[in-house]
Amino acid sequence: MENSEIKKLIEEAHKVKEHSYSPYSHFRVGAAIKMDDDQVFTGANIENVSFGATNCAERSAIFTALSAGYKPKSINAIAVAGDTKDFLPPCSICRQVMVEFCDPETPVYLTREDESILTTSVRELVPFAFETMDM
Ligand SMILES: O=c1ccn([C@H]2C[C@H](O)[C@@H](CO)O2)c(=O)[nH]1
Ligand SMILES: [Zn+2]
Repeated sequence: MENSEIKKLIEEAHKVKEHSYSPYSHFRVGAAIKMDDDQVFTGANIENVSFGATNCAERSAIFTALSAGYKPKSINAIAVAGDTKDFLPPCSICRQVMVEFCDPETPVYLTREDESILTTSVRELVPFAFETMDM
């Protein structure tokens, strides 16, 4: 993806971060995903007093796109934004959800406070993934 496009996607991730519901951790995260028709979906982390019911930003964005009717494997890129000094990596639950709905080569853009970008991929985040074809 072009640099300006990546920056725009990251901007969207920062914007939706403002909608984070995180009264327990006070850790706000936003994610933005770009679909194969250039549509962008966003999601924030939504916590719960029953901590296990919390939904991360990445899953919020992916589930929003799927709920809007997008098919698996129609995600072209994922950007994650927080307020961290170092790059904010997706948790393992979100990584497994990415495996289900993204091609392994899908770029995942991680960001940090100084606005630098680390480009990784679903494959790199989940090597030797458990996939539907393994069942
Ligand atoms: O990549 C990440 C890491 C954490 N969180 C959320 C989950 C929880 O609400 C809070 C603290 O873990 O941050 C995300 O949304 N995405
Ligand atoms: Zn997660």
